Order: sequence, then structure tokens, then C-alpha cells
Amino acid sequence: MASASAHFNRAVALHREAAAHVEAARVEHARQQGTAPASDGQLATYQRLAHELNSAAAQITPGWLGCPLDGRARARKLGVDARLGDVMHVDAATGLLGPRGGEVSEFAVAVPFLGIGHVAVDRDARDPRVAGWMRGLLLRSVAALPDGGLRVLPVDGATLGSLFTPFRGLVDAQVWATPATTVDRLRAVLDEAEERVAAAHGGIPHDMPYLLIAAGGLPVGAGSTEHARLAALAHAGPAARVHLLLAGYPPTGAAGFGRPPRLDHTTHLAANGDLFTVSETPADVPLDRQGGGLACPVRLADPPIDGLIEAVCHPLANAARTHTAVDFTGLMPPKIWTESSASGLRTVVGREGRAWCELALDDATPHWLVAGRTGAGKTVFLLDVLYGLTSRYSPDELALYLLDFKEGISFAEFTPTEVDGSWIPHARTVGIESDREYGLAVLRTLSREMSRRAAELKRAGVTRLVDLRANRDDVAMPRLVAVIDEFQVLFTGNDVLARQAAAALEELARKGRSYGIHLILASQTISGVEALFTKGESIFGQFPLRIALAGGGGILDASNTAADALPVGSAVVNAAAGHPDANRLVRFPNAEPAAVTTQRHRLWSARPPGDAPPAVFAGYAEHHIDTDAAYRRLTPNIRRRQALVGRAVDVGLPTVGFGLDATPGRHVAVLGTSIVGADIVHAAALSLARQHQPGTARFVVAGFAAAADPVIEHLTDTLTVAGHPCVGVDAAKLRAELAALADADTAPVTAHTYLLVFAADVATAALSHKDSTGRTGLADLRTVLHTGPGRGVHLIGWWRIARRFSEAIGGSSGREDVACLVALNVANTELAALVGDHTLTWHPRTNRALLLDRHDQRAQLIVPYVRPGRHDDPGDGTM
Ligand SMILES: Nc1ncnc2c1ncn2[C@@H]1O[C@H](COP(=O)(O)OP(=O)(O)OP(=O)(O)O)[C@@H](O)[C@H]1O
Repeated sequence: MASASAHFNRAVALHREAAAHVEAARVEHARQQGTAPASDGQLATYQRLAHELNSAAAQITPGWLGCPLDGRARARKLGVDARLGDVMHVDAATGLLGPRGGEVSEFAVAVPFLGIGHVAVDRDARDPRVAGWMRGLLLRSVAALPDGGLRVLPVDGATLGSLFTPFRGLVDAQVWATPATTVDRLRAVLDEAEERVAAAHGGIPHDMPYLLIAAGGLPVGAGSTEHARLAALAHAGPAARVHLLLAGYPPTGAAGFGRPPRLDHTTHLAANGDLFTVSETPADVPLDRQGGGLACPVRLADPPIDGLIEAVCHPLANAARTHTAVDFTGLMPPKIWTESSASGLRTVVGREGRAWCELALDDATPHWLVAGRTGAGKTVFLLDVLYGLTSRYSPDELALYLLDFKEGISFAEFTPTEVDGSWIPHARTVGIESDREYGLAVLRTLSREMSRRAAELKRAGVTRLVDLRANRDDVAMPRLVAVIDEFQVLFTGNDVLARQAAAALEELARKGRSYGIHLILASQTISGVEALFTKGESIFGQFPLRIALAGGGGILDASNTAADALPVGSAVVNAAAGHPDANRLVRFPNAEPAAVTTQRHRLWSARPPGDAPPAVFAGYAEHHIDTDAAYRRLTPNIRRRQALVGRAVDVGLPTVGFGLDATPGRHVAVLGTSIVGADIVHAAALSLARQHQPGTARFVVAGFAAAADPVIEHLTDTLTVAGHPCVGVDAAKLRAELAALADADTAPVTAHTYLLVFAADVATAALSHKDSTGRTGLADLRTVLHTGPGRGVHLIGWWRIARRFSEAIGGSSGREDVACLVALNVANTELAALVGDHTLTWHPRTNRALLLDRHDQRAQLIVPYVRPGRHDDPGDGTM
């Protein structure tokens, strides 16, 4: 092809010679007043010239570019007749050499096309000659160029797409776009081409494919704006490998409108009766020195025979499917854990056209924002990314903190489950359906780690992790990636917690990059993004890499609409904070369950010895005391006995309870109508029982609500079987018990005594009556509360009505006598008044309680222990 221009010039010279002959013949013909036929000599000259023109054309249109489009073409090799970047000529017409009406010699008219310019014909594709001609040109181009060398953007306002029907295979395989038949779609086509031209200003890679707008006719409504845009593309396109093949151009405009602009770098064919004329071409050498174009009329090139286009497109479409296919396994490296994270983390997330798309968490793009409407594939995208990362980097190089605030199981893939006990060794904490409190705890864990790293870097005399790792390979400092799905939940409420979360997030976003801490924040809603934005540009600006899935355009620049109509499995990746010029269209694969499971097992099998599963927090999960390892470890050999009540909503879900020692006030009150109150007393009693040798503690059980009976029954059975004296009492006996315990002189306490009172609010009323001496049971109760701990007597009571509890302890003056509270469904104002702290914030909710301990100033959200299945029963009276 190196001599293509020489061959073209030769053809031009021949053409000029032919033109001179035609002109001479015309003059002679006129002189003889049209009576004399062409002489034999003239005919011989035409035949010779036509032959030589055909030879010259054959040199510049090898193989598919010039061969007859008949059955023999099927045997031709595809993809070998043209090269990207070279000027490609194509057989576009048949020139007719000879006097008008006389015998003519035909020759192939090869016009310069891809790599240099455009071709336009003024009839649109409703003319069958034009339709066949266009198909032929497209077929030649597709078949001659290397596989993947041409992307066509079809436009067809003339036959509404039927022009391109034979090319359906390529459209279905997404090598070609779907034909645009409306003016809006035409505009989108022009947008894409213009973006290509704009992006090419910085130079184009040698393997960049051609982008060809092939229009069988412009759609109704296209006007001067679209014509001007086409003219601009015609002018600037070739340098960016953007070309035009237009039928119906220039269109015949309505009267009063100016003619559409002529297109630069374009060979124009214009109908003239049955034949067509050919203008000058984009080649440097003019066909005619005066710019008159081809001197003789032409017939448009013949159409391909039926079935030929399909026969060519079929293997190309199949090959394209293979080359552009993305599947989950394709994102994974052949060998796991071979990469170093010293300078950052990188993973392949999908394909950008045929090329793989790799994204990084490093100094340039330390944090990512991901957005997409529900169902757009955000969870799948995150799984692709996280499995890609955990497969490339070992747990020494990368650790994950995964937080999900929505209902869903996105991150369950990383944790052991009942059916699959494996986990991803990089996962340190996984929060599923997390509470905001848990989210804050994770952020604080990361902040602490950041401070630790800062100190270590300081000691080493460097300021960035990358510098530390460059000098020392003995430091274990994996990069930490925190993924927060539906992160905006952290900011809901605009309360203290929201402010604390925003502050923690901002600090991590600002400083994290230096210490190898990266954030990936994902959201379904624009309001999520707005929530972040309202926290100030200081956070938002730390996320230069935006990944917008369908409907996630809110994280892009306001003028950037590229994500509006994305299909599932596609994303706009933008590393310039959403600026429209920086869009990259990426397709990511579905996370097929079988492939994900295989990869998880690969990673799990390679886990380091002794690797522990991640600390999992599943917001919906019930917690039962008998499966708690901390409970099982309890023995009587304990210094300070604990009444365990649940698990803290914190990283690692630590077991929490109240120390019940001799300090005044060490009694527990559980408040709220929820039946979970009974379960908490049950759990506290069981845990205390494990800390006593049988026979060294008495359990006095009083129950005043039928709903608590099964709990009490189970409790007394368990205590009795464990060898602990356990006595059930009614209101009268409880009063007697209190009287005896209050009067230490008459009844010295010999063993630890635990008063377990279920629905104590009922007892409060019964205890308020005076006896014959004028003394009330409440007075005894208060004495026991006041002096009991010093004598090994503790009360653990469930008050369904907080006011009754307050009455029982004697109002605010008795607050110090019961230092340990667990609030269930008690209104915030009531609770705040009860404990005398108006800054307290408590939102009652299912499966949560607030633990308050006056003595160590604790206010901790907990998941209270419940009896198994408690939350399965909708009629259980829980919150
Ligand atoms: N690349 C893809 N190719 C094919 N199907 C996909 C792809 N990505 C996602 N899907 C499918 O689309 C559906 C929604 O995906 P996904 O659960 O990831 O969406 P989401 O944005 O996380 O939605 P939600 O926020 O509601 O959970 C799933 O059935 C998933 O299998």
C-alpha cells in the first residue's frame, strides 16, 4: 500500500488523458454535427485507457476494496486488504468512457476514503441504486480492514434502518451502533463523533479504529445545526479517524434556507439523469486542473449479491463477541497474590471497547465515588472490583473494611455462611445492614489506624506510605480499602452522629492517601451524593474518580449526561471529577455466582495459617447468649462478676454487660414494653449463674406477665439443672423476701442473692401498700437497692413502664441506687428525664437497646440477647 498515492496519481494522469480524448471527441462530434460515430481509433484509445485505468485502480483497491461483490468474494480473506492509518481507496463507481449514446468503455472509479476523507451522494437510500452502493462500500470497508478496525454509527432517516439490515450481526454484537432514525439519535451520533475528535487533539494511538458515520439519509428534523456539525466533522474528522459516508447529502432544503455547507475532504457524487457525476476527491492531486472532478459520467458501483454481507458479518460478529466479551473470570489474574501495593492498587474492572479497563487506588485517584440507580449493577461492579483486588494482592498487601447500610447481601460474599464456611482473607470487618453507629465505629477504627501509621512514618522520617515501603520490606502495612455502600445513610438525621461521621470521613478522605487508606463510597440516590456535597467541597473534591452507572449521573459534572441511558453492566468512568471530556465507557461483567464461589475458594485456600474470619456485623441478626464465646468462657473463677446483656454495636461486636460487685448501685433495670426485656433478664441471670459455683448463689424469680412465663420457665429449669438454688415467688413472697433482705440483722445474707423480677411494674403497685406496722414493700426495696450490693444482693428487673421504675426507686433521688439501665422501647424524652441527661439521644428500634451505666459514663448501642427465634414471631410484642 506504500505506493497507493503513486498508483492514484497514475490513475489521475490516465484520467486526464482520457478526459482530453473525450473532449477532443466531443469537439469532433460537434463539428460533424453529431453525425459521425466514434472512429475505430477513438474506440481503441478508450479501450486502452479504460484498461489502464482499471489496472491502476486495481493497484489501489486490492482484494475486497475492488473485487466484484459476487459469489467468488466469499472465498476472500478478511481483514488483510487495508491498514489502519493508511489511505484506503475503494471501488465506488463505474466510469463510462466514450461518446454519449455511443459505445463506451467502462473502468473502475476508485475514490480515496478512510484515512483521508469522506464520500457523499446526493440521492438518499430510498433510491435502490444508492442503497446497494452504500452497502457495497460498507462491505468493502468492513471486509478489508483488520478485525476491530472500524466502528460504524449508522443513521437512516430515509429507510428507517432497513438499509443496514444485512449488517444486523455487527449491530447485535455491538461492533456497530444501533441505527439512528430520529434527529435526537442523530445528535447523539454527532456527539460521539465530536467527542472522538475533541479527544484526539492530544494525538491518537496507532491502533485506534475508524469511526464512520454512515447515513442513508438524515432523519426528519435535521436542519442547519446538524448540517453545520457534519461540515465541522468533515473538516476535522480525518485527523481523528472520523469519517462520513452520506447518502442524501446535500439534502434538498426547503426554499428560503441556504444550501447546506459543502463538505471538506469529500468526494461528492451527484445524480445527473440516470448517471452520476463525481467531484474532485480529497487527494492532493486534482482529477481536473480546474476542479471539475471526473470528466465522464459514472454508474454507481453494483450492489453485493444477496447473502454476501451476512456471510462476511457472521464471523466478524462472532470474533467481536469473543474479543469484547467480559466475564468475571476474565478480570481475575492467572496467578493470585503476585502484586505489590507499595505504590497503589490496580485492578481490571471491565472492557473499554476491546481494551481492558484498569482502575487504580493510588495517589492520583485515592478514593472513588460510585453511583447508579437501584438495579444498575452497583453491587456487581463492587464485587468485580473487590475480587479483582483481593486476587491480585495478598492479605499482607491489602485489607478490606466493608460496610453496607442497605438491606441486601452484597458483602455476604466475603463472610462465612451456614452453607459455605469460607471467607475472603482480606476482609477485616464486614457490616451488612449496618447501623450508623457501627459505621462510625468502623470509621474510627480506620482513623486510629491512620494515626498509628502517621506515627510510624514519622519515626521512619518519611511522609508517605509509598516512601516507607520503598525503603523497608519488613513493615506490615497493607493498603486499607473501606467500601461504604449507601454511605449517605451515615449523614441522615443531621445529628451528633452525622456530624461525627462526616468529620471522620473527611479526615480519612483528606489524609488517607498518604497512609494507604482508600475509600470507595457508593450510593443509589442523588440525595446521597448531595448529602456528601453538602459536607463541603473538602470531601467531594477528594474523589477525583467517579464511576457512574445507569442513573448515577449525579456524581458527574452537571453538563455530563453520559450516564443517563446506560444499559446494565456499563459505566462511565471519569477521572476528572466528572468533566464531560474525560468520560470513558466501560463494560463490566456480571458476577456469576459459580465463578465468584470458585474464586472465593481459591483465595480462602491460600489464606495464611491461623487467619481468622472477618468480624461480621449483620444488622438484622439475633444474638443468643448461649452461642456467645465470651459467655461460654465464663467460670466461677472470676474477679468481678458480669451480668451480660448483649453485644455492642461496634467493630468485633464485643460482648457487653454490667459488673455486679459490692459498689452501691450495681443493680440492673431493663425498661420498655418489649418482651425482649424478659430475654435480657434471662441472659443476665444465666451469665451470672456461670460465674458461681453451684450452691453459692440464690436466684429469686418473680414474674408478673404471662408473656414472660416461657422465659421464666426456661430460666428456672436451666438454673436448677446447673445446681443453683432457684425459687419462684409471687408478689406477697417477693415482699417478704425484700423485707428479710432489708433487715440484715434478722436475716444475715449467707449466699449471693439475685432478685430477678419480670414485669416489675406490676410489683411496684403491690409493694406500695403499707403493712400493719405502716411500712411499705417499696421502702424495703429501696433499702435493698441501697445496701444490697455490699451484701451480695442484686436486683435485675424488667419494668415495662419506665415511670413505674422511677416510682419504685423513689424518683430522681433514687437514681444512684440503680446505676445500670438497658432501654428498649422507651421514648427519648422519657429516658432523658429518667436519667437526668437531656443531651441523650435514643431512637428505639427493633433488635437494639441502649445500655447506660452511670458509673462509667457509658451510653452504648447494643444488640440485646434474645431467646432464639424471638424476631421471627411477628406477634411477639417486640418493637
Ligand atoms: N454486567 C452485568 N451483566 C449482566 N447482568 C448484570 C450485570 N451487572 C448486574 N447485572 C444484573 O443486574 C441485576 C442488578 O444488579 P445489582 O444487584 O448489582 O444492582 P444494584 O445496582 O446493586 O441494585 P441494588 O442497589 O438494588 O442492589 C442483577 O440481577 C445482576 O445480576
